[in-house]
Amino acid sequence: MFELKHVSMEKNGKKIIENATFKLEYSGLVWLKGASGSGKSTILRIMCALEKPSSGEIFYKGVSIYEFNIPEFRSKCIYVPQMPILGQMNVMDCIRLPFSFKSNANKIFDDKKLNDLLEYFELQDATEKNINQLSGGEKLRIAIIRALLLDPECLLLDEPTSALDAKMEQKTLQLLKSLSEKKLIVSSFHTESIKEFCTQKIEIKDRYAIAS
Ligand SMILES: Nc1ncnc2c1ncn2[C@@H]1O[C@H](COP(=O)(O)OP(=O)(O)OP(=O)(O)O)[C@@H](O)[C@H]1O
Repeated sequence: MFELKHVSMEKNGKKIIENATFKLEYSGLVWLKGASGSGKSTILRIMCALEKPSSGEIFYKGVSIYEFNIPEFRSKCIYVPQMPILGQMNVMDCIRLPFSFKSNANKIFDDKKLNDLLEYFELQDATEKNINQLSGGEKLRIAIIRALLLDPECLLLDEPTSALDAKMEQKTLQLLKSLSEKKLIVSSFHTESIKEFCTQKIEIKDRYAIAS
């Protein structure tokens, strides 16, 4: 589904990623591994066209991602950052907001799926609240729920379990594993528990991405 060819990234004269070249299938849970500051978020942001690499090419289903209409591309391929900025609105309005975007016009809001996900992530009470009344971990889970409701072809997640307790971490890994049977999920994780769930690993070491 994704192919990165000779992707390099330099910021303010500092080389961050060098010559990243790898292919990802149409489904699976890909563990983007690397030490803090190794360039995991940079790779994810490049893959969803939030950042343009200094050189190299990125293909999605064989087409350069820069040939897509960007909002439409980001509707197929959703990125959830580590600390999502969700604004200062009611939680339900926040969850429904992207369904009003033109690029998501073909997406139907599934109330049953929302209730199931809220229950799974133990957030049933959150819908009455304002975003600014949620903890970091709760905000992250709301952002993940919102992305899952949009049912993208590909999900790019930046440390989705970083703010979660051990029980919720396991539940999240299990859910991602099961969803990855039908869609591609590329995600950075610090927890080693991901080993038993992931189908592929891309490790960033000394600026180089090694696929295994
Ligand atoms: N504007 C910038 N100028 C120079 N270096 C930058 C700039 N932005 C980011 N970097 C550097 O790029 C490197 C990669 O950052 P990135 O956020 O992608 O790493 P990460 O692996 O996601 O880290 P973490 O696990 O801590 O979130 C870091 O060393 C960071 O200091």
